[in-house]
Amino acid sequence: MTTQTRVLEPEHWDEFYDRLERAFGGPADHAEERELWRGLTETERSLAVWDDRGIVGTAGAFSFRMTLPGGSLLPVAGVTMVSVQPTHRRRGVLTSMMRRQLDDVHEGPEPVAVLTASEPAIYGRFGYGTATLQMRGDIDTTRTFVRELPGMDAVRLRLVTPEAAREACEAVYARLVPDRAGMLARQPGWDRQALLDPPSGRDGASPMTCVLAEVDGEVRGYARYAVKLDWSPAGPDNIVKLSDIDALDPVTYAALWRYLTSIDLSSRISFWNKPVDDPLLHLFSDVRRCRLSFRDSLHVRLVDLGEALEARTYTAPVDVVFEVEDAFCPWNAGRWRLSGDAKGATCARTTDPADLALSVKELGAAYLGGSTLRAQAAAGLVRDARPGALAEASTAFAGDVQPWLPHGF
Ligand SMILES: CC(=O)SCCNC(=O)CCNC(=O)[C@H](O)C(C)(C)COP(=O)(O)OP(=O)(O)OC[C@H]1O[C@@H](n2cnc3c(N)ncnc32)[C@H](O)[C@@H]1OP(=O)(O)O
Repeated sequence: MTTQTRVLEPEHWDEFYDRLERAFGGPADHAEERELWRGLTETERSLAVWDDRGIVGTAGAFSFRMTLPGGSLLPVAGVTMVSVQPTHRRRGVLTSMMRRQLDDVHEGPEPVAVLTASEPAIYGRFGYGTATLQMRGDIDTTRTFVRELPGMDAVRLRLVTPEAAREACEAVYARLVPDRAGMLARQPGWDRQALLDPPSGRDGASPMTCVLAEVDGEVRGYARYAVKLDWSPAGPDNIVKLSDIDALDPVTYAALWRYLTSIDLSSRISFWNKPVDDPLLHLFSDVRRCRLSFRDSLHVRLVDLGEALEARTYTAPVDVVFEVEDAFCPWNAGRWRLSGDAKGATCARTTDPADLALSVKELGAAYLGGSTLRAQAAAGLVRDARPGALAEASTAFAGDVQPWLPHGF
């Protein structure tokens, strides 16, 4: 099979997207969703693999800025729209696209690539490590209740359409971005993604609505949700399907949850993406009734290792030499000395003996402060050559706020 990989020409976007949809299976996107992705696609960063009959492979990248431990924003490549036609699988098309894409990112200004995976087993071979988890829940609101906090009754709630509330919600979101590693600053057009609500995606639920939470006239939080009717012979058991909930302070957050748990005729709240250390773990009277589960979310690839490790800060002083394996991006392989603390860091090549041996995948997993080096060592993935080095590095990389990716891409 002869194929050719080219940067996507804008006039081929429809074929590119049709092929992507076919590779994923299922029905075609609603027109509203398709137009959103058309507008967000950065064609000059998208790759199409062609054979003599058309496009057989797709891959794209978004130019994101992501919060790092310490609060700075790093330009990162958000890898997306990866697919290979069912007729062309397992012949190395994905590998060739990953090769070209990581070479392009290496030549550009972004030291890190990130993605969410359809299947987490795909990307480790290319050096991506699982850096964040997402928490899902299905709360039985007849059996668990939100704790009362002083001041909750002063929070005023107002129902508005998501469109009318867009700017106010975006202002809240923007203030939260620096507080948690893994959050993405909004790039132009991305505010529309949160409002996507095509009828075909509702699974029988109502259109999405938004509740704004105000204190002294200032919007301090919001939740976007839909309600799915479920009338059993015993009565109503509607489900509140929560898309987003964000607040600038604990009292507003608690007031929003109290509201959601008390919507008439409903007995469940389902949500699919909150941080694993979300305050809701402490807000509900019986967390077991929240029926929580966890899943991998953001996968991180350090493309330019030294630059990436210098871009973040470290919880505690660290001075260690890593022996890094990186078969797919060999420019990262070898020994690196990382010296840093809460103010900043340097990371440079060294000939000093190694303290810790690991692959770039483990460093990617630990990069945002979620998955610890110690836990990965316990799985045999990080090897300690100097006593104490593992504890030192693991403590320095970890944070007291768990990283989180707020939305898919
Ligand atoms: C960021 C995103 O967009 S995630 C979305 C990814 N896309 C999808 O899931 C859509 C459906 N799937 C597909 O389009 C394709 O099967 C892909 C893209 C996952 C794989 O494409 P292929 O061209 O078949 O992959 P390729 O032949 O380059 O395989 C490279 C290696 O990955 C392995 N691999 C490929 N797909 C998978 C998988 N789903 N799970 C585990 N391993 C996989 C191959 O076995 C091969 O392993 P090897 O190097 O040890 O031989």
